[in-house]
Amino acid sequence: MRNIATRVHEAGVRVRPADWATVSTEVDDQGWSVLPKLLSTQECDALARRFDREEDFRSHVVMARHGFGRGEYKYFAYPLPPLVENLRTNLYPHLAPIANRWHEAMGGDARFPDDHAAFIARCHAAGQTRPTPLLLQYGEDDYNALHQDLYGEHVFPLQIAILLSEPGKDFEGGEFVLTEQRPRMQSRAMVVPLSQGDAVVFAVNNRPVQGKRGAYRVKLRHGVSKLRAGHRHTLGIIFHDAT
Ligand SMILES: O=C(O)CCC(=O)C(=O)O
Ligand SMILES: [Fe+2]
Repeated sequence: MRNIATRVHEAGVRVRPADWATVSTEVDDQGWSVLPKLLSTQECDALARRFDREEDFRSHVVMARHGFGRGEYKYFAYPLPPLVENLRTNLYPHLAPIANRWHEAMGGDARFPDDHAAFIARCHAAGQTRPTPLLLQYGEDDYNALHQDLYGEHVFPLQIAILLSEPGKDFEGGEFVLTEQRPRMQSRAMVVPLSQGDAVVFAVNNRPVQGKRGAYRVKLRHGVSKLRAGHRHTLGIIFHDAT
């Protein structure tokens, strides 16, 4: 367990000890990092149960209908549930310095404010007004095809997914995977080891890699391998809103 205290919040939400320096190093080195036990079992179970509360959501996507894989997801409506709102607001300031460093290294123009409300105001002014936090639900044989969550011109370059189910108990298979497409090289795959309540922080699209002659960009995609059995739920936290 990592050792920085970032305790918090109004609605009893704890962003548990997380070593943000380690997160920063790991996302620079490999494009992802795990925050162990960000949510308790009870918080995970309560969030997963929300999947059936139609009134909490603005839209429902049946993935097979769009060629996205097999399974379902739902985007929360505003106002977000307090736990989701707290996570989005309180994780963002730890990620904004990494996002700014990445944009600087990659020659990207955008810089990100310290405060999530200021970034969301920018999204909303550009017509990206629809909330993007989502709940995903998978059953046996379901999977999530490799994709990127880009919903408009304004893109915050890191996002978070929290596994709400317990591997080996609630489901088998269903691993969180990332691929990294490297210029003039073959792509590589990464499997992220997650337990219930763990969060993975990962690159939405491009990230910089330090080469011998300066930084170059690699492109990441994420997805979920096929479930062999059981049910799996995830909470996705994307920091930009959608058009
Ligand atoms: O279910 C997963 O682990 C993947 C979730 C996902 O694609 C997302 O949160 O954007
Ligand atoms: Fe996604």
